[in-house]
Amino acid sequence: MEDRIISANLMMEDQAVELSLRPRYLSEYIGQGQIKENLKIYIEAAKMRKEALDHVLLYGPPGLGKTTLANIIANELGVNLRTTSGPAIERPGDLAALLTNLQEGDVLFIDEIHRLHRTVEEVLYPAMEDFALDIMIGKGPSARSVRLDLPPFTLIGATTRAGLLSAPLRDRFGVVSRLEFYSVEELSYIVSRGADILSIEIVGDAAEEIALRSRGTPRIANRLLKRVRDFAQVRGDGIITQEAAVEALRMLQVDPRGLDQIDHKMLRAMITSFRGGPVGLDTIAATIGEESQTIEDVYEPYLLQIGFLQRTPRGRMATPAAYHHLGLPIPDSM
Ligand SMILES: Nc1ncnc2c1ncn2[C@@H]1O[C@H](COP(=O)(O)OP(=O)(O)OP(=O)(O)O)[C@@H](O)[C@H]1O
Repeated sequence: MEDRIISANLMMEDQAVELSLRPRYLSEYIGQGQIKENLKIYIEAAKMRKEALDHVLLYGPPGLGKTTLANIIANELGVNLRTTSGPAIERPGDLAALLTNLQEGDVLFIDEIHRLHRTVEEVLYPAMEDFALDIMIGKGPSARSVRLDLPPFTLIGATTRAGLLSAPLRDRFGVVSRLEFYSVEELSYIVSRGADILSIEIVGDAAEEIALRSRGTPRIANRLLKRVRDFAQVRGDGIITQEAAVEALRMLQVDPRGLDQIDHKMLRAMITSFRGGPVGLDTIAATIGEESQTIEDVYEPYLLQIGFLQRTPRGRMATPAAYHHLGLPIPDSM
């Protein structure tokens, strides 16, 4: 499946821009007010007590700023950040190597933590709970376990779905925070801030126009800003006016609510072929040629959030708001 411009997943084209736009301190991190407020207190308290911050689990759809927040936490604590991901840690020994290289108070960030192998996860339990590593020495009847002390550290885990985590792992996080989609106002601010950093001239209405179509997601807002800039440069004088933004986004086939052709195809198929549903996720996936998992983690959360889709035990349903958006007549039965 070709990359969709409204995908919240990281793309090659995002990487350079994301590095320059990534906020470094809590004060620069826009939105997520409650999480920020809590973290500020926990970080302050940990610093006063000269202890490692409690382990933190961040969950929510991709592109909302989990990695950014992990970086900020390490910065605010004034400690090193080591970054890895669930699938990258293949054997228990890989994790043991990471853990024994940490310095006191450091942050270990594990992205996609729900994808850790079971055997690796088991190494994590005593590490998180007692800052200890249990190592098996020898084989067979003479095998014995030796306990190694680790420096106190903070584990930050990120996942798109907390429900996929095993209960023993989830229970070992002292702080569990769910990241929410951003409001249009917050995204407008993120777009304006990004334009400022990248020296792009943009008028306020244009920033809002981009924000409206960014699916509540900063990563998409930054990507759209960059693409709209290209249009403004080639077609006009480089200044992003509202007209320029609307025209560019029309050409990029991102509609006023941030839906692309594939969202349209999916909703239309649900409405015309399945009378609005309920229809199973796998059927939807087959219809539009996406993986079920990708729809569930990346595309569907936003459609649920804006009330275009509903989840029922028998499958997904298109709502009257979706019919309305596509300009289709709403059946009397709804
Ligand atoms: N609160 C925020 N304020 C300003 N910019 C933000 C904020 N959150 C995220 N961003 C921007 O969005 C980009 C993507 O964020 P980030 O990489 O942290 O997402 P993520 O949730 O970790 O996603 P993934 O797990 O898919 O990597 C960042 O590089 C940054 O530029």
